[in-house]
Amino acid sequence: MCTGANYTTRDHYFGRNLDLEFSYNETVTVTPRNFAFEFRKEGTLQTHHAIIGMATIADGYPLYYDATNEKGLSMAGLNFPENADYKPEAEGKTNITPFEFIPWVLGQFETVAEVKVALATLNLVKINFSETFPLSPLHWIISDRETSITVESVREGLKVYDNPVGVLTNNPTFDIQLFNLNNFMHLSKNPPTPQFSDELEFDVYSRGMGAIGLPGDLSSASRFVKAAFTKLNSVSGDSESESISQFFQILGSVAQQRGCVEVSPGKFEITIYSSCCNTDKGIYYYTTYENSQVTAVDMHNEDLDSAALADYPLIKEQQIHTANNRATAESR
Ligand SMILES: C[C@H](CCC(=O)NCCS(=O)(=O)O)[C@H]1CC[C@H]2[C@@H]3[C@H](O)C[C@@H]4C[C@H](O)CC[C@]4(C)[C@H]3C[C@H](O)[C@]12C
Repeated sequence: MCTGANYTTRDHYFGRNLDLEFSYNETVTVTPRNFAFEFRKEGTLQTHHAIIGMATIADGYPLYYDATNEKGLSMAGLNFPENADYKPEAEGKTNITPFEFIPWVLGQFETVAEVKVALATLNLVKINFSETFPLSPLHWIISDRETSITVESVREGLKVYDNPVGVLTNNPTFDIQLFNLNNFMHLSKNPPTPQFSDELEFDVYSRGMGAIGLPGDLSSASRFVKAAFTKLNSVSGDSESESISQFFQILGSVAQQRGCVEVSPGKFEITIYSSCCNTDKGIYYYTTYENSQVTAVDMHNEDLDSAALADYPLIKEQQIHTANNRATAESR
């Protein structure tokens, strides 16, 4: 399970939780403008927008999970098992494989509106990256500062949904996730006013009772509602520190703790990393399951005109700042 979201204060932010029981050795990867993307069916994109995000590098190719380009457009792939359906090559269409989808979008476009036009002729073609990395069943959230869409390649074809919530989780299909919010329209950040019956007296005995009924389990449908409620009611200052802290809090509201979701005997899904990219500044922040200190990689500290990938292994161990040491304690 995974959750992706965006958030706007003074700057715009985009990120996700990656929830899984193992890792593919992902690194924060910067693809500069002159790294040639050789598409399997659509020739080579020799120069393009620079991209920063989380990727597994395989045979020198950045297999992105979530990323942002230098124009502020962002995209993330999330699991979509049983529903994702990729197609044979189709004449007259733009045939892009799912593992090329993020580079193809972020390499060329600046806004969701531009992407929507290009999606009209897109065919997500069923070609594996390699034997080691066959295709994954995914769907995607694509966001700029103003708008988000969800893209799903299903049995009936390619579906593009407006995503007014700016959140994506996993199954079921996005239209059902959105419809399901109707069941929670009564939830509120404010204390409830009794409507149950005039014949009884009610006591608002605790803070937070306006949102009783907000799902707290880790299923995909529940995380969608929880993340939507948390994000859409979010209040924060607009400094970088306040914004990214609030963004990590939104993701934290749907994070997975080891032990709560067993996927096979003794194997538990956890939030391997949470990311938050400042899409205006091209700074990719992340935390990992065991490292709650925020680590940053700034794309503009790289040579963006180069042709070589730059990648930064995740710092996964807890970084503990000890506030006192023997010298300061003894000097007191
Ligand atoms: C499994 C990941 C999504 C996390 C998630 O939603 N897990 C939940 C499981 S479930 O719904 O509850 O079943 C996805 C997100 C991005 C994916 C990776 C990226 O697409 C990049 C490459 C693409 C290759 O084709 C396969 C390996 C891979 C390295 C992918 C492995 C895996 O499918 C990833 C890591």
